[in-house]
Amino acid sequence: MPAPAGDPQAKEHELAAEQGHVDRSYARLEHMRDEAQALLRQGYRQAQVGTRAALVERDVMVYRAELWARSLDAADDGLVFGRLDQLDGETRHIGRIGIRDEDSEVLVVDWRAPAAEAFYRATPDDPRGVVRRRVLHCRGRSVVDIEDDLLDPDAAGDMVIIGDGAFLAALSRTRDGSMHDIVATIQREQDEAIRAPIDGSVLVRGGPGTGKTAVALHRVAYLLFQYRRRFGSRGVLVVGPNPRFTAYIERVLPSLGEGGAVLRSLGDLVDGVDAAYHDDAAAARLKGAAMMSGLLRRAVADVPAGAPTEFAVSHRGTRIVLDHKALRRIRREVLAKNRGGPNTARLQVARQLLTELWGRLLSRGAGRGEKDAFHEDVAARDEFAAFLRAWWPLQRPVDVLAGLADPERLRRFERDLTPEQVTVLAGSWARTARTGEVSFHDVALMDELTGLLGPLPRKRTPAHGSPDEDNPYVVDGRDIFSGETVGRDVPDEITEVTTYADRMSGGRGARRARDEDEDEPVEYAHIVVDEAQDLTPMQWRMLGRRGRHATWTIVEDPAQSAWEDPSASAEAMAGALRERRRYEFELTTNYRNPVEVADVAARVLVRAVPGARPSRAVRSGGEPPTVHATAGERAGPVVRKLVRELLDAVEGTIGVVTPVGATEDLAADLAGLEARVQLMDALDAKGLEFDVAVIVDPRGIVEQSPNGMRTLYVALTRATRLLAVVTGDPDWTAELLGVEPS
Ligand SMILES: Nc1ncnc2c1ncn2[C@@H]1O[C@H](COP(=O)(O)OP(=O)(O)OP(=O)(O)O)[C@@H](O)[C@H]1O
Repeated sequence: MPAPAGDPQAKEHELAAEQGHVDRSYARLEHMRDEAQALLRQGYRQAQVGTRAALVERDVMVYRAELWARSLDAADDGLVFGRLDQLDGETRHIGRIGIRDEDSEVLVVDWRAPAAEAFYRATPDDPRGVVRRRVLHCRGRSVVDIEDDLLDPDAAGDMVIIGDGAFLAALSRTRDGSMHDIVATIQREQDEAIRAPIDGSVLVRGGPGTGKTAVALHRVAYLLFQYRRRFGSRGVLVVGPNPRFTAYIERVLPSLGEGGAVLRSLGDLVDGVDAAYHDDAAAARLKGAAMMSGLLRRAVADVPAGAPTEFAVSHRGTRIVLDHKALRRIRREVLAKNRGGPNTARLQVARQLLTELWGRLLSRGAGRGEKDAFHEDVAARDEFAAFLRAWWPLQRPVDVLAGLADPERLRRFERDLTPEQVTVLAGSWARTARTGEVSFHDVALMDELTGLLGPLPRKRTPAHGSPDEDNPYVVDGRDIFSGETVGRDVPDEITEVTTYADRMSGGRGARRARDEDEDEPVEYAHIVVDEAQDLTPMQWRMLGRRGRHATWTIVEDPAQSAWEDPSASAEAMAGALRERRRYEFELTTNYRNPVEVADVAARVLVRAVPGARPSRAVRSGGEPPTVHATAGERAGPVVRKLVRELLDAVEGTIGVVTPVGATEDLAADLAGLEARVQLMDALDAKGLEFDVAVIVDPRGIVEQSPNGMRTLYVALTRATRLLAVVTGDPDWTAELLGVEPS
């Protein structure tokens, strides 16, 4: 029979034994650290040899040593967190990294290794040879508590069982505004998704708080551990909905010893493009739609806004005119032959124009036999240069968007747009034309346009006496007529190395060799998409360009989607993922919300998505949600008073969530309160969690868009402890939530 739980002496004894093992493991960790530092020093010494090969070798060595040193540092916190006692009498300790003693005996098994799998998968129904599973709670390097699960009572003999076998202690931790790793308490259904095969894409679905984000991040750590050669060098990209979310999750991978993955939000995925503002729902819907790719393609192929419609030259008294029809034809012909986009076609354009002019001269009976002289003469004229610049300007993506502020052009490029839609889009891009600012949803369009337009000529250092960079005849450093190089490239010198390590610390991770084209999007070996239900078709296309050979991990909750037409996004997702095999997983347990909060959210869920099934909440001990009426007042003072009371009553974070666009109304009311109070709108609350969530104006959230009920559902599912609602419409709120005003 197992020894009874709660025997203090037995517990002391077990704690002491575990402490002994943990101490030995830390001693070995220190030893490994010394080794990593020695390797680093050796790597740097390599540089003194001075040859290119030695520098490259040093680069690789330093990179590896740094990676190793960092993962050892990350492992320091909670190095050992578990133990398995097996049927065969063997014991195994599980921890953040693998550790061996001086005789190469295993002290700690890395949590990602196959030998650790049973720690996450064993259950009383399927004990997998495990008799007792133990979770160690450490503070610093001291073991402070133990929680045991008895999985195979028949085999337990006189084994001591400590604690309630619960992992809920981990859940009741106070929130500090960042996500934490869950290595010690990953649950079986989560583990199955984390360790899913790599020969395809993994799709994880589940309700709020079921651990989708946690699973996605732990999968990254797992992949980088098991398949470092495949994923380590070519990079892993993790994409989240907004910068706030990215900041929230950015601690998890480093805490797992993985600093190499790149974390980006959808708004800053494209280098050099920063979204300055959010579109309203109508503009967002249009800019995200798949039809936008055709519209942009046609815009790029068309005459740029404001371009001249004819070109005339005189040659020895004969005037030749290319009218708009001829110019259109020339444009079509150049584009039909061109592969790299209009920005790469200036040379052909100039040649084609000159050929056309010469042909017309001939047909007028003039200019026989002087073709080269004619070309040189015309090409040297300022009017020709000015025409070329105006009619075939080198365009940046933002120039094309600004050109779409013209409703007439918009209608031409997409005939299916309604007059209202034209007004919405033209109005939005008028802002771009005026200020140069682009929106969150413009980012995917800018990325699409970069591919369509082709690269702008690279900046070159002008050689002495060469024409300046603005010279339209100098394209890509070459005179388009003579073919001569007129600038000089940045010399191909040996650059100071540690590029791998630099790239790693700069968070870029992915491959882009020096010689590769910098206008091409960086490609990744694995892409993780969180909150994937919110991606538009255009955003999927943007990601698809970064993962043409990638495998994917996609996590989503369709019930939290902000879009009305999920089928278009599903189609775009299929396009990005290509024909790869898919492994699908469903997570069913809600680890975030106490039952009381989950019940209220479930009432909204059935309205938002009829027939949807809520996940099972496992946390108890929450308090019933409260509803606070504003009674005709502005919400601000009511929210401030409530938040001040909450600050006194609860530890941890307080998230105040408003309808989109309404945060400014409350900013002044919440000014000066502690930093653990965070104010955001319902869209920015995606993926985050707080000890207390204060939802302001639920009706406003619902009425803001056709999918407002889902947005409210998202907002209501952020709390790990307490939910409070501030409303100007208490009857409506009470009826919806089933909670009477306080
Ligand atoms: N196995 C686990 N052990 C301990 N905590 C867990 C476990 N799984 C999830 N959690 C915790 O539950 C909370 C919710 O997890 P997470 O944010 O990953 O959920 P989600 O499914 O992504 O939610 P949402 O859809 O709202 O973004 C987090 O605090 C996470 O640490």
